[in-house]
Amino acid sequence: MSEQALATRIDGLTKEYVLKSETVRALRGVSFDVPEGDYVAIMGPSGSGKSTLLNMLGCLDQPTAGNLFLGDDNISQMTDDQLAEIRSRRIGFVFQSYNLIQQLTVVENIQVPLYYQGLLGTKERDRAIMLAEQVGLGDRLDHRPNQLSGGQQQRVAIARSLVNDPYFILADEPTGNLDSVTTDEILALFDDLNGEGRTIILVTHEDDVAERARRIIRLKDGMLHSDEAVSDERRETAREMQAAAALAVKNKQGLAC
Ligand SMILES: Nc1ncnc2c1ncn2[C@@H]1O[C@H](COP(=O)(O)OP(=O)(O)OP(=O)(O)O)[C@@H](O)[C@H]1O
Repeated sequence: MSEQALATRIDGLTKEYVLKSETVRALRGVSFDVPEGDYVAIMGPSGSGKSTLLNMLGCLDQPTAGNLFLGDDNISQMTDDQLAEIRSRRIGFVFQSYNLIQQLTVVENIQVPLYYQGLLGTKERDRAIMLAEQVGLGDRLDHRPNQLSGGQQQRVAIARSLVNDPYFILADEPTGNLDSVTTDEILALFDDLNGEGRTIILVTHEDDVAERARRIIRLKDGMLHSDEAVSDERRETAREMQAAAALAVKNKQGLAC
C-alpha cells in the first residue's frame, strides 16, 4: 500500500523557553501529519503555542525535543545555515502585514525569494509574471505596493510565496488586515490554489476563516486539543455565508455612492 506523501510530519514537538526564574513550556509534545494537498487551519487561545509552532514550521526556530519533517528533511537535526537555506527555498510565507518591498514593482516583489538565490534571468521573470496573472494581477505588473489595495498587496504576497515551489504556504492571519469583501477574495484564491494541489497551513483567530480549510487543529496550553476534519458541506456553508456578507457590504457601498 502506498502512503500519501507528507508536506510535513510533526512528531512529539516540544519547545521550552528557559528564562531566569522559570521554564515556559510553549509546546508540549504536539504531533500531527499534514499530507500534501491538505489545507489546515491552526487555532487556539492566546498563549496556546500557535506562533511557536509557526516559527518551527517556518524554520525560524528549532524544537527543544521531538522531530519536524518537511518532506523527507528532518529540520530538528539541521544547522542554522541549513535551516536558513530551507527557509528561503522551500517555505512560502504569507503575513498579515504583506511584507512587500515598497521600492519594487509587483513582478519584482514576487521575484524576491529568487534574487536571494542569484536567480535573475528571463525564466524567473516569466515565472513571476505567470504567478501575478494567476493571482489576478496581470494588469498591475509594474505597480508598486502603494499603488495597490490591501487585497491586491496580499495577492502579491501569495504569488511571492509560490515562486519557490514551497512545501506549503504558511499563512499567519493572512486576512487579519482585510475587510470582509477582500477577505472573501483572498480565501477564494486559497481555495483555488488548494484545488490545484497546493498545501496550505494557516493560523487564524477567526472561526469563519478556519471553516474554509479542510481541517482545523486547535492548540491549548501547548498541546494538541483537537484535530477535526471540516466537511465539504460545512466549507460550502462558510463560503456562501462569507460571499453573502461580502455582497451585502458591496451593495451598501454601491448605495452609498
Ligand atoms: N521567546 C520567548 N521567550 C519566553 N517565552 C515565550 C517566548 N515566545 C513565546 N513564549 C511563551 O510561550 C507560550 C506560547 O506563546 P505563543 O506566542 O506561541 O502563543 P500564541 O498561541 O501564538 O499566542 P497569540 O495568539 O497571543 O499570538 C506563551 O506562554 C508565551 O508567553
